[in-house]
Amino acid sequence: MTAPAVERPPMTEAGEGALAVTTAGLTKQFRSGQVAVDRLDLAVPTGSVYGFLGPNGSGKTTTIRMLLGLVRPTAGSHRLLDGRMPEDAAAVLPRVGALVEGPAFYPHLSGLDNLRRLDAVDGTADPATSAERIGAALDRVGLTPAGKKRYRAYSLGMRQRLGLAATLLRPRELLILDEPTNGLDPQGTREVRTLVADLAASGATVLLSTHLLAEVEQICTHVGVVHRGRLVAQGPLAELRGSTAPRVEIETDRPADAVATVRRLALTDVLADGRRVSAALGDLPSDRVVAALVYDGVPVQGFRVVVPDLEEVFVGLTGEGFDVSA
Ligand SMILES: Nc1ncnc2c1ncn2[C@@H]1O[C@H](COP(=O)(O)OP(=O)(O)OP(=O)(O)O)[C@@H](O)[C@H]1O
Repeated sequence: MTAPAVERPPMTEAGEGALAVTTAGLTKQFRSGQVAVDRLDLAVPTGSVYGFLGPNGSGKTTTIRMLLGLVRPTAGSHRLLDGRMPEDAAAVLPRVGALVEGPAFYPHLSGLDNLRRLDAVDGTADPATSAERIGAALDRVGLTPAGKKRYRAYSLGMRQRLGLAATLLRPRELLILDEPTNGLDPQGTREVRTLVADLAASGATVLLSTHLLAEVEQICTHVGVVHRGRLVAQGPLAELRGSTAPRVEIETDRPADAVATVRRLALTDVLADGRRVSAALGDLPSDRVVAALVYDGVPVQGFRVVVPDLEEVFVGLTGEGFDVSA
């Protein structure tokens, strides 16, 4: 997939701490009474690739549809780029590319002709530059060789890439993508992930929803974890990884004495459960803990150092497993 330099759109809000998307108390209660999105406070930093991660049914699509003004929130407010929504939608939305349940493409038309049609009906697009922009968008997603093929002959990955090409008919500062790799085979998934990384590298902020932790780990700089409509964690991925600090687990028939020893060593987050005592190791080498237990005469039947992975952290936050397939 080629990624020619694309004119970088001017950033209207730049610098440290700038946010491309913010929501405050964003809520959607459907007529059925179901609260699909519950007082969501998102903060998507400008320039980030933000993974909006949650199991199926957790409210991701509803949130994205509210962000784009396709669903009316029950409560709360949100901003895209430098504008308030929906008040500033006319000024802001042309700078936002969105992929939500795929645009309606005509199966009997080629990819190229589908893009021509979409560009022609966009009243804000300049017809004089149409051919050039369509060519660049197709090239950007690696579909130039298949541009003249009919849409119905496209693989799922090609269809998704054409959807992305449609969002790239003009420079975008922000891309909002709902499960962009859903239903794709491994090759299509790789293609779309590479493209997302390319787009981010050229300066766009990307907000993408996914139920795949591996996707977040591969391409995102930030993550927001949503569970039953509520945001349970948000921040730079590196920071969340920081919460995967190693712990010691000690098995002993004198747990109270083991607790006293690890406290003496100033270990934190000490937990005792029956014969099992665990604590965050911090920077202390684990052999110091072993030596201290021996010194204190604590009988040790089992000792191990455990490093939880990101999935365990998220399962701890949501009480639910994530689909970890890549
Ligand atoms: N129009 C609607 N009317 C009533 N309930 C709805 C409507 N749309 C979505 N819901 C419900 O709201 C909840 C959140 O759905 P949503 O599609 O936003 O979740 P999601 O995280 O995107 O899940 P998925 O990945 O499966 O699409 C679900 O329980 C869903 O059944």
